[in-house]
Amino acid sequence: MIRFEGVTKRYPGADRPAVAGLDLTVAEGTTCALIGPSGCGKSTTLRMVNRLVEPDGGRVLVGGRDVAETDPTSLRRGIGYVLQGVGLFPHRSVGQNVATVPGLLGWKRAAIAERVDAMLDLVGLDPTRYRDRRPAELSGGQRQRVGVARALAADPAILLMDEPFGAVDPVARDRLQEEIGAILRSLRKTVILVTHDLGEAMRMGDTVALMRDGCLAQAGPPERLLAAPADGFVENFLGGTRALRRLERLRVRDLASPEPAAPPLPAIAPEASVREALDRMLATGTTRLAAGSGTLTLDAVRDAARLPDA
Ligand SMILES: Nc1ncnc2c1ncn2[C@@H]1O[C@H](COP(=O)(O)OP(=O)(O)OP(=O)(O)O)[C@@H](O)[C@H]1O
Repeated sequence: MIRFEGVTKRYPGADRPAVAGLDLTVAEGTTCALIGPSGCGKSTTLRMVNRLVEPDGGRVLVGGRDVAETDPTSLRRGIGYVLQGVGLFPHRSVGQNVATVPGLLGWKRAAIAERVDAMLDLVGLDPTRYRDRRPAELSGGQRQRVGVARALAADPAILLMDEPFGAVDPVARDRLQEEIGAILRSLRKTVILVTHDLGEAMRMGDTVALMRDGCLAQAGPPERLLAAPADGFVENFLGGTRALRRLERLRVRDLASPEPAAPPLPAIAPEASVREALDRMLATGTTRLAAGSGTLTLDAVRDAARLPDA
């Protein structure tokens, strides 16, 4: 668990704090996406967890322990860190990059080699093909995968990700978000993710923490922000796509009625998102889809999209 208790940070010479009295808890095994306008204090918040930035007030607790009382070097070895553009060592091979922290921790060579291959496999890179390449010989998305493999290599309980997919093209980014999100969930990592991308925050965050001027505007599960924005700022930030974003998070099986559809209807997988179902309805000009053994109707989609205040 990561906990911020009344955390404040003012950089020298700044006229206002970068982070002001922040209270936020990231539960064990969950991902919290920090989002908000440029300069609202997201990176500063993240960097106080591994003591790259020291707070002026309040406490940051990792696993119940104040990080101020933990030696920064050992603290950082226990926390994975993924940055935009990754910061891989350019003159070292992919394998050597992934081996960095296990090497610093003094693991045996055979254990490191085994771990490197397992991590590359985990992030979808065939070790025999990629282990000996240099970072320059990879695509941006592949480099980002190596960055995640390196951050996970020593099996840290906590992962900090600062704009991890910012430098990746949009198509590769969508896949990375899905795949890396699934990996982090399956490994039950406790993650703080800083992002500018609202879709990424909604897709990867179990909770989304929206910041404004160093304070928390609203934090909660994505559905809650979408359904009940705390104020006009949150509503504006989420923009005009709230209804579609809600549909993206709903599964067809949750809305389909149990009555079977007549056979000639186009089909949609029950696990698909309702947003995909809506796309299918628009593309095929139908108001009903066969969803497993049931039926999904446009009326049900419309009801689900309707916001409580609409
Ligand atoms: N090392 C520093 N020295 C002085 N001021 C800083 C420093 N780092 C950040 N700031 C200032 O603190 C405020 C918060 O910065 P921070 O990088 O935490 O915001 P952010 O939300 O991550 O921004 P962005 O989305 O643009 O990356 C900004 O006003 C920034 O200019």
